[in-house]
Amino acid sequence: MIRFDQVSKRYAAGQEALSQLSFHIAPGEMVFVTGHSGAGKSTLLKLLALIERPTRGTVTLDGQNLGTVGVRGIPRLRRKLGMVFQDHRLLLDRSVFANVELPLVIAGVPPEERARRVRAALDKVGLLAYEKQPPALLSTGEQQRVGIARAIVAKPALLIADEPTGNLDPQLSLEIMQLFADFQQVGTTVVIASHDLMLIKRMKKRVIVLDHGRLIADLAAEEVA
Ligand SMILES: Nc1ncnc2c1ncn2[C@@H]1O[C@H](COP(=O)(O)OP(=O)(O)OP(=O)(O)O)[C@@H](O)[C@H]1O
Repeated sequence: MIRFDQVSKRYAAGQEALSQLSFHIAPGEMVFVTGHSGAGKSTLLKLLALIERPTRGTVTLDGQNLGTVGVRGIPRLRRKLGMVFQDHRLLLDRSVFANVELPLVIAGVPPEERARRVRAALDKVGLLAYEKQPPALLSTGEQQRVGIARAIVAKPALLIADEPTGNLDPQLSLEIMQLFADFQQVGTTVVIASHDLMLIKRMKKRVIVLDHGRLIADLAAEEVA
């Protein structure tokens, strides 16, 4: 599903954020990417979403070398993946429904089909009753669930999340991670950047550890104690 082959990334104004990174993630895996602040976790996810490009090396997603995807190919590539952010990036003046619907509007899905899929996504995150509310009236955990519903509404093969529990207390964080695990259960590949080691240990999934842009450990789920 995902292959990094000798990938390095140097930002214009800075040192190397990723150095010669190589790993493979199979379809349907759930993987945590962890490491200190500035280790390169966000950069790794940004390369997958083509928000950034590598300086060297090759990133392959679903059999496609991302280096061959031009600007015009980016929207089609992004339809393969759902993204969840720490600050959820919801439109606060629109309803929960409208926020979740947005990727389908962009993809040109007809209104009836959109309504069906939005309600299915809200149901999966337990927020069906909130569809008419503006996100501002929801708790932080609920807002994060809206962000997850928006990420999965178009049924992406890959779900990537950057510190999705950064603002949540331990119990809510666990619930959100459980939700990601549920999506893995139905076949979605899930990659989550997180610095929360306690939480990562509880989830017992594969863990990739970065240190100053280098991969220093790659633990299989069974090795996570
Ligand atoms: N747009 C940018 N321009 C220049 N340098 C950047 C940029 N984005 C990230 N960096 C640098 O690249 C390195 C890796 O950053 P990155 O955000 O990927 O790390 P991270 O592990 O996600 O950190 P955090 O946990 O703090 O979010 C850091 O040294 C950071 O300062």
